[in-house]
Amino acid sequence: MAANGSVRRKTQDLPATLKPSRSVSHATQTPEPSPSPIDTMPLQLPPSESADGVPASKRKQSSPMMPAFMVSAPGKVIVYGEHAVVYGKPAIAAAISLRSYLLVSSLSKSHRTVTMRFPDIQLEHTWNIDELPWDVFSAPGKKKYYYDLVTELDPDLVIAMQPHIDAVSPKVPEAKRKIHHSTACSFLYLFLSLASRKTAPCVYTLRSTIPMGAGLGSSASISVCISAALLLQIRALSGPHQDQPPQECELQIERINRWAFVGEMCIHGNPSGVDNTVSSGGKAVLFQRRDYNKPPRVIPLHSFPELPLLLVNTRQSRSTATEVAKVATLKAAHPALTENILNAIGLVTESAHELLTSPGFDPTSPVALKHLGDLVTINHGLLVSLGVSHPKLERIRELIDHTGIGWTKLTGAGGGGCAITILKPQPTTLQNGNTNGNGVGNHDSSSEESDSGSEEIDSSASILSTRTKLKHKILDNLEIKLENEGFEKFETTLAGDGVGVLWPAVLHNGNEEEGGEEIDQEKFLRAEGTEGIELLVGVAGVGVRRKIEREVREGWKFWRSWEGGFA
Ligand SMILES: Nc1ncnc2c1ncn2[C@@H]1O[C@H](COP(=O)(O)OP(=O)(O)O)[C@@H](O)[C@H]1O
Ligand SMILES: C[C@@](O)(CCOP(=O)(O)O)CC(=O)O
Repeated sequence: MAANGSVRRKTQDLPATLKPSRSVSHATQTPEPSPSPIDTMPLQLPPSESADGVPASKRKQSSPMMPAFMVSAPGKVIVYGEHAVVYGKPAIAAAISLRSYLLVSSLSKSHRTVTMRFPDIQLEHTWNIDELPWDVFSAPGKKKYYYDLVTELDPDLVIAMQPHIDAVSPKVPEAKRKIHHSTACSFLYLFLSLASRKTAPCVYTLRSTIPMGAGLGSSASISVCISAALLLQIRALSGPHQDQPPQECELQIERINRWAFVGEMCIHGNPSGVDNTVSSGGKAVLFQRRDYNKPPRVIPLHSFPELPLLLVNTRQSRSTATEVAKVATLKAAHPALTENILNAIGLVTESAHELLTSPGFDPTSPVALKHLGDLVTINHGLLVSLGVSHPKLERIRELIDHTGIGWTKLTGAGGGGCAITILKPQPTTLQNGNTNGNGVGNHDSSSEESDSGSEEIDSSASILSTRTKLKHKILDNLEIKLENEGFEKFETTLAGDGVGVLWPAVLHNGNEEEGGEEIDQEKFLRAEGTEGIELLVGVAGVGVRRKIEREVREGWKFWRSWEGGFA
């Protein structure tokens, strides 16, 4: 390793798992890892590496199994249809660009340990691989393979795993221990199901930019990361690669998704499956569950536009169960009325779906965007009628409405959690959030222009750039106001990529010949906040001051079924 921390080596070949040639068959055995070029490639862990508790200086030097690699998966928002979806109406959920990142670092063969390092929740635990209950997990009738569909947790396997979960964070307070145990359960159930006792010793380090417990699918995103990482390690995935046909790509995503659902069951008990589906595949889906005894209808919405999205977290904790119960109580008291509101929400989703799937749909058309935006506003009003908003959500909506920058609604269960705003191409109010005292933003002629979508015919570059600057100024002012009131603002993108891989975990900053910068555990752990993590893992804005405009992820590869399979 060079003194500056960068590794001087040529780009490594993708491992067998990422190469197009290998086709994965539905064999009856989970294949044991076979030697590949990367297995013999020496990759020294940084001297500071000490997750297994052995001082680096005392450790026997031997070659680790494979270079460190990263996987990443997004969070999600419900764009239309929450609550009504509980009553059999359709909902639309989309991926967001806030993501979890999992770094997988192999240890040398002399180690017999597997370590979870999940600093976001102050969780770190190391198991001895040889002490884990492999016999129970691989017993006849119990063994599950990477291609299996697992729809419930096996109680015998859960019991066998329990002592190893109980050993996690025994001394931390009860509430925190519960969180540690559900995360550990998700990891260990997948590890024991997919890996084997011959698995290479590894450290799994996870950082997430998704706020936890705010309805943004943070748990699904970590389950997708764990599932993808393990499937890659056991060579049960091919791709993403350039020539991958869409069907093969879909198969890979489905394989990851199925096991992520198992991880979700460990955390949530009875998850709907929408969060892991969106997190695995990315973009957006229409989701409907008419009969709870049957699998839900999930239709990918490949035409959903990648829109800039403002996401504001009330930081007000809420319980999905409580909010769902509120609607049930309302429905019992006012059956016809509530049914009509739920039907109206269903119509909102259907209207969006119709537009998104209409033959001439143009995602860049301001008219189409206004249609989608109006539906956001209507949807929020209906959710308010159901009683699932919260004064903090209303305050956020009020602050944002005053600026005229977009269409806002609560997302998810409500009662706290987050609000989302689909941004207009240009703000309709040019007062930087000033209002006329009636709670209505001041409008001028340009606001009318923008509302009708006529900025398209405004070809003056200088005017456009003035407007863009203005938009940034409005967003900056808004950020200050939101922060002053204790809210947390994220600028993100709607309907982006699903699960992705950075193999090896090395960034080249555009220069393939000059080696690259290795993302090691210490750097990953030291990265500060969302910005620090994104900077480290190669997320960058393209030629604009605010990254909200467009993002690139250098070196990352994604399974994209909507674009012929690869990106
Ligand atoms: N960054 C993270 N690190 C470790 N565990 C996480 C992380 N993010 C989420 N989790 C797990 O997921 C749970 C959050 O799930 P939940 O409350 O349903 O929120 P969400 O709606 O964001 O999925 C946490 O209790 C924890 O078990
Ligand atoms: C209110 C509801 O429609 C969505 C809840 O979403 P979340 O828990 O906030 O991600 C409930 C559900 O669909 O199970």
